Amino acid sequence: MELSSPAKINLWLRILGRRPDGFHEVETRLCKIGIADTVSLELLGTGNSVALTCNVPGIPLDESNLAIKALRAFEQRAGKTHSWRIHLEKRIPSGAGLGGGSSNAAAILRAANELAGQPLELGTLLEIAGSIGADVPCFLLDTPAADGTGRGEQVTPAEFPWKLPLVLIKPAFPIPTPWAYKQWKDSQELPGVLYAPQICPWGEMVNGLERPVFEKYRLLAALKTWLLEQKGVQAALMSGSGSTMFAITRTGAESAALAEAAQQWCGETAWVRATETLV
Ligand SMILES: C[C@](O)(CO)[C@H](O)COP(=O)(O)OP(=O)(O)OC[C@H]1O[C@@H](n2ccc(N)nc2=O)[C@H](O)[C@@H]1O
Ligand SMILES: Nc1ncnc2c1ncn2[C@@H]1O[C@H](COP(=O)(O)OP(=O)(O)OP(=O)(O)O)[C@@H](O)[C@H]1O
Repeated sequence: MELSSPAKINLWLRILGRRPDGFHEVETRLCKIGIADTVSLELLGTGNSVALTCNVPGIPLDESNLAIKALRAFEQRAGKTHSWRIHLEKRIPSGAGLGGGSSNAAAILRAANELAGQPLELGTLLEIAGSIGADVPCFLLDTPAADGTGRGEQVTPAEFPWKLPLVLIKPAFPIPTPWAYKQWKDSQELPGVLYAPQICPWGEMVNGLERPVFEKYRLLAALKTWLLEQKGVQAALMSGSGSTMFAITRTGAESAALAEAAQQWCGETAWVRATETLV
């Protein structure tokens, strides 16, 4: 079975405070976008082996891969083990704040449940997804956008009729999510950088993790400032814990032109794509 595994951006990520369990209480809107991996899952038969292949280097192929974690968690709940083959055709960069690994995990949960004859209902799949990571459950909903609370794993479908032209820019460095959250409490805003919510027809765009991340990665702060000065840009924000910055333009032509200018500004080592939110 082959499934598309889309990336996400966070149109807002408000951090409300640290919880006793060490996670942070958040309010976030996650929107799927037109950049996706392809996840293939094949049921091989009896046994409990998982053969994982991937088209790009640098992605773990052992039990730490979120796709394998999802398969193990599914089988534990469904009460049966099999041998499987997984292939990940990656297009979503890692450490990007785009939820690539989380999206792959959700695709595996969907496919495994299908191939095993749908032993688990959506509520149970959502529970398993939440135990794998805060970003996993949103990809199990069929809506293009979802609102997350709690750790971000309590998701509800969100009305999102906008097909927004986007430019994604990921500099060559990744940012580990745990580090970004750990730095949040004691971090300070940089002078002259916009952190305040950007009021848009689709909501107030803001990301509480910009404060810790920009303190260390000044390039991202400069990139946000530069994006906000470009023609046609309606808003610019970091996605998730970064390192991807995204800008929303008014038209597809503006996002294509901005992608070219951004590649020039950041240099060849940056990953730059023009795409749009899914409707
Ligand atoms: C930054 C976002 O990606 C925005 O969508 C999410 O909040 C994080 O989602 P994720 O990458 O799936 O994160 P998880 O794998 O659940 O957690 C990774 C680590 O980030 C920190 N973490 C994550 C979510 C949260 N609400 N508070 C946290 O403090 C914890 O140290 C956790 O161990
Ligand atoms: N299937 C996978 N695809 C990509 N990375 C994976 C996968 N499984 C495990 N990983 C590891 O998990 C790390 C985080 O995964 P990924 O980068 O896809 O999440 P992310 O883009 O940081 O998402 P977010 O920051 O929004 O939570 C990667 O750096 C990689 O080492």
